[in-house]
Amino acid sequence: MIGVIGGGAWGTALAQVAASEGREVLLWAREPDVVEAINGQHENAVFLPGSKLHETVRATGDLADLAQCSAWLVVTPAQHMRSVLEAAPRSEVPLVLCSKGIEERSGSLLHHVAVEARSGAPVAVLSGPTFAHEVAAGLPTAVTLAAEDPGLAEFLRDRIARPTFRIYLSDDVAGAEIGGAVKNVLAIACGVVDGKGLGQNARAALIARGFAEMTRFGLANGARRETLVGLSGMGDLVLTCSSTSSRNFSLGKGIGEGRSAAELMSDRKTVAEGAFTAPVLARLAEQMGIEMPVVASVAKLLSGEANVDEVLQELLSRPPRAEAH
Ligand SMILES: NC(=O)C1=CN([C@@H]2O[C@H](COP(=O)(O)OP(=O)(O)OC[C@H]3O[C@@H](n4cnc5c(N)ncnc54)[C@H](OP(=O)(O)O)[C@@H]3O)[C@@H](O)[C@H]2O)C=CC1
Ligand SMILES: O=C(CO)COP(=O)(O)O
Repeated sequence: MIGVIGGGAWGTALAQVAASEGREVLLWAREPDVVEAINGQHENAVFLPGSKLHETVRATGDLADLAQCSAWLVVTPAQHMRSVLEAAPRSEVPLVLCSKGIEERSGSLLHHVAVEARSGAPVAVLSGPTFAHEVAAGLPTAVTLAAEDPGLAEFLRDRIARPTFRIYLSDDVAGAEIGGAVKNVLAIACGVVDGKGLGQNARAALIARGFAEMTRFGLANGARRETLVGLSGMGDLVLTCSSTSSRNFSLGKGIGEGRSAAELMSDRKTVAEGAFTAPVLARLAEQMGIEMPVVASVAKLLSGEANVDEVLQELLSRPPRAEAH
C-alpha cells in the first residue's frame, strides 16, 4: 500500500495515479472534511473538485495509520513538511518528496529537511510539469524522479508509473528539487507581466532570463545542467509561466493588475508556493553572491517594498551584459 501525506490537489491527484491499477492507497489529510469526502463520496471536493477517485483510495486523519505503507509520497506545502514528518510514525519507509519549495526558516532544500526530520529514511524527489487536475484526469504527463540510490528510484517508479504518467529517472536530487522551487517564483513574475499587459515578448524574455537565474542558483547548489533543462526545470517553468491554471502565475497576474500581494494571499485557501520561496531564495542568492534580479524583484513586490512600475524600471535599467554569464 502506498501512503500519501497531504490532501491538497496534488496529493489527491497522485493518490489517483498510484491507485489506478487497483493498488491500495492511504491518504492522510489534516482536514476532517477532506477525509470524509474522500471516504464517503470518493472526491476531494475541497481541493480537487470534479475528479471521481478510485475506490481503492482511502483517507485518514491519523498519521499513525501510515505505518502500514511501503512508501510515502510527501505532498504537504513546503513550509509544513518538517512538522508533519516529525509527527509521522517512526519507520524507515522511503519518502518521495513531491512538494516544491525551500524552507523559509532554515533556507534548506526539502530533501535536507526530510533527512533532518527522518534520519535514516531513503529520500527521492518527484517533480515536473504537472497540473493536478490534468494528472487526475489521466492526461499524458511526464516527470523526473530523482534518488541517489538507483535501486530506490526503480522500486518507486515500479509502484507509481503508469502509461499516462511517465517517470524518467535521475540521480540528481538537488537538480530536480531546485527547478520546481525556483520556477514557482518565476511564474509569479510572468503573471505580473500578463496582468500589467507587458506583452508576450516580455514574458518570453522573463522565461529565458529566469531560466538563467535558475541555472546559476542550481549549479551553485549541486544541480546538474541537464536536469535543469529537463522536465523538472525548463519543462515546469514553461508550463507554469504560460497558464492561469498555475496558482503562482495567477497570484502574479493579480499583482500586475494592481492588487496588493497581502490581499491576494489572504483571499486564497490553496497554496502559491512561490510567495514563500521568493524571500528565502532572494536571501540565499544574496548571501551566496548569485545574481537573481527577477527573483529579487518578485520578493520586493510580495513584501510591498516596491511596486510593479518600480521593479520594472529597475530591471530595464540594468547595465547591458553578455547573454552567457
Ligand atoms: N497542485 C498542483 O498542480 C501541484 C502542486 N505541487 C506542490 O504540491 C504541494 C502541495 O500543493 P497542493 O496539493 O496543490 O495544495 P493545495 O493548495 O491544493 O492545498 C493546500 C494543502 O495545504 C495543506 N495545509 C495547509 N496548512 C497546513 C498545515 N499547517 N500543515 C499541513 N498541511 C497544511 C492543506 O491541508 P488541509 O487539507 O489539512 O487544509 C492542503 O493539503 C506544494 O508544494 C505544491 O507546489 C506540485 C505539483 C503540482
Ligand atoms: O507545480 C505545478 C505544476 O507543475 C503547479 O503550479 P502552481 O502551484 O503554480 O499551480
